[in-house]
Amino acid sequence: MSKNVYLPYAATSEKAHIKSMVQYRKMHNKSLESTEQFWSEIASQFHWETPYDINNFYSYNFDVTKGPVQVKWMEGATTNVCYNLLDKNVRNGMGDKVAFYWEGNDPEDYSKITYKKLLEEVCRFSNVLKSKGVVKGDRVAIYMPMVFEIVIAMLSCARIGAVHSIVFAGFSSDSLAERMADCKCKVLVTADSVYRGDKLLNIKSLCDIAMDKAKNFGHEVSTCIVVRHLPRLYRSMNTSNGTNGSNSDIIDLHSDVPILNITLNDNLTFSVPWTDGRDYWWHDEMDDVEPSCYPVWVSAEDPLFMLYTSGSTGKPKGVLHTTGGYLLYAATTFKYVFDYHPGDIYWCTADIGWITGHSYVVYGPLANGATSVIFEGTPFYPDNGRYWSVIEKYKVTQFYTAPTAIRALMKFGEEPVKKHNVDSLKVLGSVGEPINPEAWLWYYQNIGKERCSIADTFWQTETGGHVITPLPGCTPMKPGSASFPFFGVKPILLDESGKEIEGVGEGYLVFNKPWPGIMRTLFGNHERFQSVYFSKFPGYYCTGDGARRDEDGYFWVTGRVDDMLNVSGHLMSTAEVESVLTEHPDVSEAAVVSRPHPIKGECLYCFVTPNHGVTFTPKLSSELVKKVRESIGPFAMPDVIQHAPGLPKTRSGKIMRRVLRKVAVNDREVGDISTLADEHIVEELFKNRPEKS
Ligand SMILES: CC(=O)SCCNC(=O)CCNC(=O)[C@H](O)C(C)(C)COP(=O)(O)OP(=O)(O)OC[C@H]1O[C@@H](n2cnc3c(N)ncnc32)[C@H](O)[C@@H]1OP(=O)(O)O
Repeated sequence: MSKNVYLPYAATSEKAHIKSMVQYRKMHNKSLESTEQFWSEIASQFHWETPYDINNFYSYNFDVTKGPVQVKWMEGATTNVCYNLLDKNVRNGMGDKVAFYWEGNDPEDYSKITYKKLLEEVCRFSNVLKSKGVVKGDRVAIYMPMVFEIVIAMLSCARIGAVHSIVFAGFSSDSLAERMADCKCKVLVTADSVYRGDKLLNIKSLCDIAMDKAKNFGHEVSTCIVVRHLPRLYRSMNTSNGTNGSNSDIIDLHSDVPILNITLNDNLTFSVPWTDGRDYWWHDEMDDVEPSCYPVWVSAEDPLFMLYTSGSTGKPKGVLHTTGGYLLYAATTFKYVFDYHPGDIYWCTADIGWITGHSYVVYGPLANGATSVIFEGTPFYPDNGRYWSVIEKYKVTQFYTAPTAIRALMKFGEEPVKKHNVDSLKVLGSVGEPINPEAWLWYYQNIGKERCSIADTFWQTETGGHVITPLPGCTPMKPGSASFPFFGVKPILLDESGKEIEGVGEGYLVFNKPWPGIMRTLFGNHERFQSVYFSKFPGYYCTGDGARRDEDGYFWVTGRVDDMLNVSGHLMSTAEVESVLTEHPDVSEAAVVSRPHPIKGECLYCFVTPNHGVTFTPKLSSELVKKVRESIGPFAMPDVIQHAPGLPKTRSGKIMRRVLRKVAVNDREVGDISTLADEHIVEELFKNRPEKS
């Protein structure tokens, strides 16, 4: 074994589910060689209304040349995910156990909900959805902050067989509109507004704009259910900040939009745009319905949810996950990757709007009867020690966050950490991008006190759950390596010609066999599903990421091999940003590349060619930044807009992006540029670099 290896803490290993690499290898081999047996033993721990057939446990085709790509697990069996997460745990005596602690943006706001109460609320909301005409297979869009109601809405969909489509509340109204129109949701569930740090985000206003825009795309949302969140917050009741539109992210509404004023306290009101006959308050609807709702038994291969992810050609892709396989995979990865034991308090900081939040805030933890923390705020409010204070407050044992958050917190040194007792921690997780060794070490030493295992998890919206990850108490860790495959997963590296690379080497990261939680299709577009993921190398699912295998067999994910980039753990495509930039009437062409960023990991560096006769001005630059924020979302804000009198194109018209990446980092070693139509443009671009960038 090479140097720089960190062995798991002995006391953790002793109690871990997987105590050694020998045990891991044995189980991993079984998962690949006796797949049916391995997963059916896990499936038997869940309720199946119609049992699965062990002789027809799973089937698949990954080879486009042999017919349509398909993946099926336990086809013919029926179950209900919500029943397995809630009713089953309540029946097993866990009714009074806390399912979630809720920690608001303001430390004065906190709450908790038991399994029994969660079940009751889910049943009520299932009845509300039914009363609005939602039936099995219908899509329900959810655009919400991190509050209990987002979980309740998701599980209510699962209970009645509806398909939830959550849109991260950091996305713009354009993005929400596009996603709602694509999935043709019947209902949108949202909240009036939410504080993020100091800032008040007027979510309902944004939803109104999005519903209007969706109409332009040909889809009308018939019902919008709104959680009244603001009036229950400490901050709203005790300060004047953010109300009546002051200091808030208020969206300009047309003057004819009806407004509802909510009284917060004696002096303050908050305005919410309201359309009678379409908009309903959550609490009003919940008052009128029964607290019980019989679950709809659905097929193991019926859809559970869809979740949009960026596509490298611009239009987002509605990744579809189904019922049975996803349940098994979310439950099993959660148990082993976080080494979850009863009594633990688990906290994943990711927003539920991302796949991490689906699998590891909601489905995985509840399937294991776990107690978790849901956090509404940011790591920096009211101070930079907020994460550590939450860990101390709830005595968190497993903490799962993103490298970008770690890097942002490293900036403040150890002092904010030292003010809190984080000794309850046993396992640390990392998600969103490969963690850089410097951040890994800081996390390991200052947060984990050299006692905690770090699970540096590699996976994607498409994979449904972790696919390559260390296991706590088991895997000797190498900072920056996701290490070894999870059970049921066999990573393969391919060279450009599609040949499998054995032993040490680097190539395309692909898989030739499904695990239960892999996506099944792209909503409404199986053709695109096949062409995006299965056409480059027939017979393999192509992740779009590259990876290296070292001499000890560890996998190191090296990043995207396509035109995608990862900004603060949010995946986006250069094409979607370029298409927004070129929509500006003064822009003729745009090319976007990623540039390394010390905190965000990567940031957007945009080259823009104005139309003939248009001068590139700071005003144009700020208009473009604003346009990207408004079209995609604030997290996609470009760091640099550079004037490009021309773009470096080959004679066939292809933009040489590697040259642009060099310009972005001011590295003059541009390599061979002899195939460019006009080599002089490269020098022009270096000259035009904005001074401070
Ligand atoms: C496989 C997967 O699922 S990947 C999922 C894993 N990825 C993650 O968990 C993401 C990790 N990143 C983060 O949590 C954040 O970037 C943090 C906490 C580290 C930093 O947060 P911020 O300081 O707000 O910076 P960030 O770059 O994310 O946000 C930029 C803008 O988006 C807005 N934004 C971010 N999150 C949200 C949200 N949940 N709701 C509304 N707006 C949001 C911010 O308010 C900010 O707006 P501003 O420019 O007007 O101030």
